[in-house]
Amino acid sequence: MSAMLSAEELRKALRLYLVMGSPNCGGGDPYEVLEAAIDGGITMFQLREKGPGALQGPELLALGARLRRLCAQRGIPFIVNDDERLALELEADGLHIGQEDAPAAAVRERLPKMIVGVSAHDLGEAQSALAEGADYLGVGPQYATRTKLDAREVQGPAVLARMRAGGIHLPLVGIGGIDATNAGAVIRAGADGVAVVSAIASARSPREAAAALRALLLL
Ligand SMILES: Cc1ncc(COP(=O)(O)OP(=O)(O)O)c(N)n1
Ligand SMILES: Cc1nc(C(=O)O)sc1CCOP(=O)(O)O
Ligand SMILES: [Mg+2]
Repeated sequence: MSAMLSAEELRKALRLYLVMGSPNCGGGDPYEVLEAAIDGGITMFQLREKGPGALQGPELLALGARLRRLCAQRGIPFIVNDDERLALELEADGLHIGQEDAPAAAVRERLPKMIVGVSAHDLGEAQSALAEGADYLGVGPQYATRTKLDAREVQGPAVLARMRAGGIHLPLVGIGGIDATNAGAVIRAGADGVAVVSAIASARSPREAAAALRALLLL
């Protein structure tokens, strides 16, 4: 476990997890979207700068620094997707990696004080991630998503129940196609929280969208 959050604190932080980068904001300012989402009640944030028009290099670093500062001011854990060097440069609270990214055990060893999140699509991947020292698992896609073009086949919330039945007690967060109509099913299947991109970042009002999700997650 990261030195920064206890397992219980991490479970709570995962409850409403916004994952987002500038390509997800419909041309809006990602800083304003994140600020509104925090006002609405998100509990954790991941900078995932992927897709058409994604920023790179100094521009990404500058955006990351602003978003990181905002999260620090508002007490929201700040996670970076994929990019270990960026996570270190931004002094992030954690890094999220998938099955196609750097091996979890090596990341765990290099970043002993960061939260390490790992994507898992079935019980076997969950068991491996647990053995490699993951702090939490992102489990998806729960439902069809248009945000991640290389997403795996839809798993449905049953995959979460299979992980719990298989003895996975790590914090779990569902991801993929989650919105206010289906978030409850993801929690009932065994997730500690939901991770969303478009349901908040592409909403007409990110603050209201976050607040609606927060209300139904009983926060
Ligand atoms: C919370 C959370 N869960 C899963 C993912 C997906 O990670 P990955 O499979 O590495 O895919 P990319 O996001 O890198 O395209 C995630 N980012 N966050
Ligand atoms: C980033 C990501 N990871 C997924 C996985 O299945 O691991 S699905 C996904 C995209 C989620 O976007 P939206 O909330 O807009 O559907
Ligand atoms: Mg990845």
